[in-house]
Amino acid sequence: MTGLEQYHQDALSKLRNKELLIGDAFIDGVWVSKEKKFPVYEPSTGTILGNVSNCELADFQKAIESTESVQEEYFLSTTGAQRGALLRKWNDLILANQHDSKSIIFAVILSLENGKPYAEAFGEVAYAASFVSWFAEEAPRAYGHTIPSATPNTMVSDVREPVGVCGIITPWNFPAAMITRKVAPALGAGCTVVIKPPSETPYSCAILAKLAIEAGFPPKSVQVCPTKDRKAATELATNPLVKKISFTGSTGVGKMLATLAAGTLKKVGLELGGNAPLIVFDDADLDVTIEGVIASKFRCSGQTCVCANRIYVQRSIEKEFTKRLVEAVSRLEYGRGLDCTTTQGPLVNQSAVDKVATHISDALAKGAKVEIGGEAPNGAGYFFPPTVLSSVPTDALVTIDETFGPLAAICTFDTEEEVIKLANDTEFGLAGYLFSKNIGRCHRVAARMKVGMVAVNTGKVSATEAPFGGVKASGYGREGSLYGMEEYQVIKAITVGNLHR
Ligand SMILES: NC(=O)c1ccc[n+]([C@@H]2O[C@H](COP(=O)([O-])OP(=O)(O)OC[C@H]3O[C@@H](n4cnc5c(N)ncnc54)[C@H](O)[C@@H]3O)[C@@H](O)[C@H]2O)c1
Ligand SMILES: O=CCCC(=O)O
Repeated sequence: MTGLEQYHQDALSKLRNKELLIGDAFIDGVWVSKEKKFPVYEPSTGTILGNVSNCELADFQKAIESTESVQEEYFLSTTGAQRGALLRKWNDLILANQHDSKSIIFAVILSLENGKPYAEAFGEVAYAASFVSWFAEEAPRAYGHTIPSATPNTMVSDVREPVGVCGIITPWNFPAAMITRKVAPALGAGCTVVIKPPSETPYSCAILAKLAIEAGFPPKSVQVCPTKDRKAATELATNPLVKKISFTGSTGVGKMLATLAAGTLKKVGLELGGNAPLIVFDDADLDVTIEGVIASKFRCSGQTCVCANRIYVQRSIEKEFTKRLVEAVSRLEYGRGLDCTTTQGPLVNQSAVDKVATHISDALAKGAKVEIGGEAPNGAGYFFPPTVLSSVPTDALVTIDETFGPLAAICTFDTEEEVIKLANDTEFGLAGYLFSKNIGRCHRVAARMKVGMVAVNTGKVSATEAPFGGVKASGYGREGSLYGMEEYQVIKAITVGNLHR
């Protein structure tokens, strides 16, 4: 057995509950093993982790019809409090399977299929559960209003109802949390769902579905259709029984799905690509800043839509900032997700590695300098070392296009006005970061950044309670937070007249 095979064996043997590595679809309340399967690769080794059922158009249609057949009954037969209690049970089951004293289950599978370091995978399972727990609390609080009527003897009120069947399409970078951030509010509101999980990381989705059914949700309320057949998946955007489509992924696919969804006027929620600016002013606390840059830039090896993509540093502190960032980056260790020293996992596939290399060579050709990292190693797995480039010109490809990899590109600026223009000079508007000790400047610049989320003096912008979403080509709709459930609801106004006759 080669070293890689041994590693693979050891990881799989850690899966005490092998039942959680499920390669089936979940349609019409039963697990279905399709004859046609697609391979799922482990990014740490490039080897096949397993083969998963490849759903076709008829499977999507069956899943949609099946979940539609139970949606109204599910909503009418439960109160918000009861749906909240089901979510609470689901949350508890997710956390119970995150880790136990003998072995580690959900987080190991997540790390294997995505490649992220075990600590990050463990954290993601908790992050995924936090949305379930949050919406367990929100479900009983779907308040409406009573509205003073302008007509005598009349009462007006509004109530919130579920939009209906929801199509859910998510990406591979957060195989669990992107699903619960959508499915928990949908189920809490009284909707039912058909999920098309990412084909790179379908196993976490299957675990979540299994645990949701174990928690007591009606078996047909959650359906899972893994597929490599993108055309079949677009059924979620065109089928008239689907009333809402919620998508997280690239801007191009999001636009295409929104266009298709317009045919049946579905509600649409889009969490799309980013190109986050991170601004460091000369009065910033550099310890806080470096910690923030590492957290923002290198989370999930740079593969999050909110990762800092362009780092703008005020000219007078560029040298000191670069020195300190290089020191911090030199302490990161890239390697296989389940190796205990790893802080940076592999990228998702070879084309992700190639994209980082392209951004580096473009920046170098335009005058940038490699401070650390810079070249992909040979060997198995899709690795790229954490890299810092300095003197990156503001027209380099990396400032225009989201790298989605571990490349910190440092550009310099002189004035506040100049950097606000640079930060906003992008079609995207998801997250933005700024570091400064001047409170007036923090508020002033935050107000002018054209993004959906601003982080000030921290690299952490994502939290269950904070509205997550973008503006411009980064999409629309908000997830998590007090707004997340209304994305899955419609408002019905009820007017009762002639009260005194
Ligand atoms: N805003 C956010 O919350 C957020 C979160 C994560 C990722 N992203 C963005 O996602 C991108 C990276 O993820 P990706 O490469 O998986 O994106 P992607 O758009 O290729 O894929 C996302 C999902 O859509 C599916 N898909 C792809 N083409 C489809 C089609 N024609 N019809 C139906 N489904 C289709 C994929 O299988 C996957 O499940 C980045 O741009 C990143 O910024 C955004
Ligand atoms: O990739 C983007 C979403 C991850 C997050 O919630 O921060």
